[in-house]
Amino acid sequence: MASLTASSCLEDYRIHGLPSSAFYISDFITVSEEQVLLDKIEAAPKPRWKQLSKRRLQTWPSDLTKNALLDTPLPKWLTEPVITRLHSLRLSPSDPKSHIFQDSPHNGPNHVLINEYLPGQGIMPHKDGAAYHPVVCTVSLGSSLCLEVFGTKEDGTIENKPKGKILQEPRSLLITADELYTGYLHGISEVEEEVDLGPSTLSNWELLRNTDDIIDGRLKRLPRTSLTYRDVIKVSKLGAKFGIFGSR
Ligand SMILES: O=C(O)CCC(=O)C(=O)O
Ligand SMILES: [Fe+2]
Repeated sequence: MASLTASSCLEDYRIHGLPSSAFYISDFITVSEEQVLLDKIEAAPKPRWKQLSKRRLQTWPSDLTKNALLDTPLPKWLTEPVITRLHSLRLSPSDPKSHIFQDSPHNGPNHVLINEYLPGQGIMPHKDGAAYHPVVCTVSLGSSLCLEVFGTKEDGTIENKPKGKILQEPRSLLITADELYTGYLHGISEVEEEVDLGPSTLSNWELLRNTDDIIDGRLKRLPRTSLTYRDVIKVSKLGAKFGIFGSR
């Protein structure tokens, strides 16, 4: 059981066998909600896209400046239904008010990165850093791909072999938090096809919606878009601090 029900709590979706904490919900949004999000992303004005060599991205409501966010609300299409649903997802079965952002400075995400990966594109292993509260909620659209988690060696370099591999299906939610956020790196390899997928290699195998399309451990990639929701710790009111109205 990996879809969302009224009585479910986050603990039902924990990915075991990874450093704490990771949760995976395969059916977090519906097919029509996925389509609305894809349409909104597509309809964004061209300059919204930043083209990188290995992917393109949109940043909402805006880029960070010196690790701070200008105090601007997210558009409604990014808050509904995702943030409302994140807030309704209880952390503990006994506390109906508990939720994954309960200890974050703004009690919810205020920033969304939208990344689009074509087959063969990815993102190098990295940490998301100290600008954000250590909770990331990733909603996936379009197609499946794997996020790999890496530890570091004694000398500070990245381990060659991933600690774990999470397959993110379209319409799924992946939450990474705590030590997994602060102490480990994550990345997406630049491949056209996922290989070696199975119960022993995928940390979230038991939580997947559908494994029928995985043939001989292989799954071809199609274009995949992700929305990563985070709470930027430092928020600045518009004004002199950034000199956007000219220096005085
Ligand atoms: O697309 C993803 O699932 C991961 C994106 C990511 O790691 C990031 O934007 O920092
Ligand atoms: Fe990241």
